[in-house]
Amino acid sequence: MTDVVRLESLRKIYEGPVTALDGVTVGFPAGSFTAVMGPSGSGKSTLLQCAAGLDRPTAGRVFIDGAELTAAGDTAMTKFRRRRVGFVFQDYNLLPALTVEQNVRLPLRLAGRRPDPGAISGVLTQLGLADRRHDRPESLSGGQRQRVAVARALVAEPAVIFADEPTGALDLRSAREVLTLLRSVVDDHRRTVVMVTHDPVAAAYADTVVFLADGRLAGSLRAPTAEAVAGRLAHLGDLVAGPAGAAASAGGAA
Ligand SMILES: Nc1ncnc2c1ncn2[C@@H]1O[C@H](COP(=O)(O)OP(=O)(O)OP(=O)(O)O)[C@@H](O)[C@H]1O
Repeated sequence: MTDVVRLESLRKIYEGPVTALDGVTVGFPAGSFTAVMGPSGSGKSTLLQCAAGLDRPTAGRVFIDGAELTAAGDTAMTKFRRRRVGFVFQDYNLLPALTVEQNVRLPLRLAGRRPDPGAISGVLTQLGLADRRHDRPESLSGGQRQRVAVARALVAEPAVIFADEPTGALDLRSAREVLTLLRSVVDDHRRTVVMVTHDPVAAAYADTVVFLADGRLAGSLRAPTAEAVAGRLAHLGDLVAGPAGAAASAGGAA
């Protein structure tokens, strides 16, 4: 299977210095749902930020849809991101002054694309938001706000959607709804989703879990169950010591 996102020998060193990513090589196959897990400080958010072009790695390369994101200058990187990448954040990142529909339309406007009203209506209807389209985010529940964020990520038809703790601020029921929605983004909309999460139950919605420890890959788990994920997390310290941490593919084929 083709990798939509490919990270090669990714390193990120922050001032301090702090080595947040220490040579990560991993691919995320087209049409897959991958969860990225690991202890606090293991580099999950850094990986997502570098993979998405929100931050630059210190060394290594990022490819999205076969194009090297890391080779682009800042302006080209922003353009690239707007065309090819969708985001869902823990705190929704919706603009409070805009309606639901205007929020969903925003990525297309920023990318200079003429929004297709039919496509926007279609996504809003599919996500159960049609009757809220003229409301502002403040009048919505957390689960509904996250659905708006997923609609916004989908509407530009990105190559990949990155989600950083998308259920972190939600109650159990809303979290389940949002995870089911991300699952259907992959199964029904044929998109690729990469999600950082702390929650083994959330990770069990993914096809594969990739584990990070101390900025290195510490193995992966296919067809994860919450119990298996929790078990692996508990033993991450042992796993990272071996050469297995050097490279992996979320699809199993490096
Ligand atoms: N802007 C920054 N400047 C300096 N150090 C940073 C910066 N951002 C992250 N770090 C450090 O890099 C390491 C990895 O951080 P990162 O946020 O990627 O981990 P994480 O696995 O997402 O953690 P958490 O689960 O707590 O969100 C940590 O040691 C963190 O303190």
